[in-house]
Amino acid sequence: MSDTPWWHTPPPRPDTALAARARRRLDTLIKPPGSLGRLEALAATLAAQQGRPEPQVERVHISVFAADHGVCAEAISSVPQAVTAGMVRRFSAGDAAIAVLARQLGAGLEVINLGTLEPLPALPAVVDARLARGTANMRTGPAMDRETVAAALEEGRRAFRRAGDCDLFIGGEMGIGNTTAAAALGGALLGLGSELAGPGTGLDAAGVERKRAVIDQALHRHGPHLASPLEALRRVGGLEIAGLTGAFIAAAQARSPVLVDGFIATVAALTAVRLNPGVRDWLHFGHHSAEPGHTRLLQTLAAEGLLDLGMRLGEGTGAAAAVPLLRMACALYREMATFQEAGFT
Ligand SMILES: O=C(O)c1ccc[n+]([C@@H]2O[C@H](COP(=O)([O-])O)[C@@H](O)[C@H]2O)c1
Ligand SMILES: Cc1cc2nc[nH]c2cc1C
Repeated sequence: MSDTPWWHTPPPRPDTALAARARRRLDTLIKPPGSLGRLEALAATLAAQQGRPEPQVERVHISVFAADHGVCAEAISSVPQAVTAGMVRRFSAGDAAIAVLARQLGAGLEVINLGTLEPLPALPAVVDARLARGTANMRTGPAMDRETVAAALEEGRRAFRRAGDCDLFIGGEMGIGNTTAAAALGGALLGLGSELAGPGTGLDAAGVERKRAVIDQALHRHGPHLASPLEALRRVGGLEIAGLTGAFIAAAQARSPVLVDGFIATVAALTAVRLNPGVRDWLHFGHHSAEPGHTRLLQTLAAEGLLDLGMRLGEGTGAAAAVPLLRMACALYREMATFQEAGFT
């Protein structure tokens, strides 16, 4: 048995020969070369990732990871912590934003409760995987112990496996206080201080200053330990961020394209890439969130969000909103005529 944890196993590379073939075909279709812009690259990348000459994004699965944050004791969010569990109930009831979008897309939706403060009763489409009553307060100690962060990564892998044989995996999150955890973790991974902090759900300027001070204190407290991405995730991250990280790595290892959502999901994606660099080849980014720190994260990952709609909800909604673009890219690729078929000379 190997001692190397599963999350370090490199994913396969996308099939570059299929991407080259797709790019050649795109140039034969009845349009000036390159005129469908990024939709062309999307189709070619999806073909390479799916290992299919004809890419498709019919079967979409959305896993929403939910958990609470001990750092809420520092008054770093504009909304009460009880909203996390309240939203898990709404995801299950089917009237939260991501549930509406999932229905529009015909996508599967599962919620993984990794650690709401209070337990919830059994609910449809919710997996009870509570590992703790939220994280501990990162300002005064590590957010998680070693067993818990490993278990949260594993719950992410299990969630991806339950998604089954989908064409595209989306990971969403729900956790009051998690823009503080994400800004701290992103800051640790980028060797920054609290620069990634922003208003989150709706802090005013004084609130953002308070949030920055808490993040700076946490980063200072955990100091050199943060050089390891796993330790950074454990000390200043969150249960749902670790779940997303595990799911993204497992998806890449299983050759599944991933559509990343906003600020928090992108920090999880960056954590996944730092733990396992080959994961980057499997990621698409659905949108550019209005949370200001998202810009820096996307730049670091050499990524561009497909949409820029001023969204900042989380839950996976920014990724879900971009699915129709991926579907259109695939349909154009599959269904457009070539110059030859159209009889153009
Ligand atoms: O995805 C984003 O870009 C995003 C930006 C700001 C806030 N959120 C959501 O808002 C919640 C966290 O906000 P906060 O202010 O409590 O840290 C959490 O449930 C996230 O899903 C999400
Ligand atoms: C109502 C509400 C829904 C959310 N979904 C994700 N973060 C959220 C924050 C609030 C406050």
